[in-house]
Amino acid sequence: MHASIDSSFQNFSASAPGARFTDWIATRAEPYWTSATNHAFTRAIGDGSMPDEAYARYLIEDYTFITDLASTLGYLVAKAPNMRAKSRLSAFLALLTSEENDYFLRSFDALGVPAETYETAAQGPVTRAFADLLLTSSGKGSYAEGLTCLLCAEWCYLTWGRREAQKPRPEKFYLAEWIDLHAVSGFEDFVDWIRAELDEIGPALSPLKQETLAELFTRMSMLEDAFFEAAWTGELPAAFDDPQRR
Ligand SMILES: Cc1ncc(C[n+]2csc(CCO)c2C)c(N)n1
Repeated sequence: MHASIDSSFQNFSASAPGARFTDWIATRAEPYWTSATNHAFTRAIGDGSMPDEAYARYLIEDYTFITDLASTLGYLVAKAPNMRAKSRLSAFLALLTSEENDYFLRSFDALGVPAETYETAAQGPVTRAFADLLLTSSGKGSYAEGLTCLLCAEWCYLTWGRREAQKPRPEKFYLAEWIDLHAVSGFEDFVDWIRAELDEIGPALSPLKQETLAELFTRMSMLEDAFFEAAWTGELPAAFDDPQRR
């Protein structure tokens, strides 16, 4: 049998009846999904061993990413098929542009990153590829495509956040709060809601469209991993290191 038929959702749900569509896309995204959710960067947030230099580098990139994520949510609010979905997505957008923004500003201040730096920072190549994929999928793709990208970004953070929240918090507030932000029940409910939405839409799609969603989730997982890697090492992962740009 051809590998792509073997790894179809149909085959996955035949071997595990009642299996969730979103479990299938995460399984398809291996080894990147595990690599992203277990990245050394995420463990260093939890055990307090994070160097300030790496965390500042990460927050500066993430701040540019969050801006594009807010635009992505705007597209998804527009594409959501009913008021309940619009309400969920717009509540998340409100959180992103208020409390979360405040977290970034307080952390930049504590880390000594001047406003001029984080307000004018150019996106690095990993973040650019990442933001492009989110914006294109949600702006030009279907609701399901945009939601799949959003799910990867949020579920990844819920996964490592829940794991790190099981131990005492590190001393530095910007590390402790970054864990709390991703381990609270409201955030878990939101990720559960995205999963439920896709678990309903996904199984009814054609195998070709299901495949598109699995590929999108895989590419997103790769980029989440590369994003942590770039912040952690201060160097671009090989796939992004274009010698012509040096
Ligand atoms: C590269 C990158 N990927 C995903 C997230 C996750 N995320 C983005 S906004 C938000 C809402 C509440 O914090 C969460 C969890 C991130 N920050 N950076």
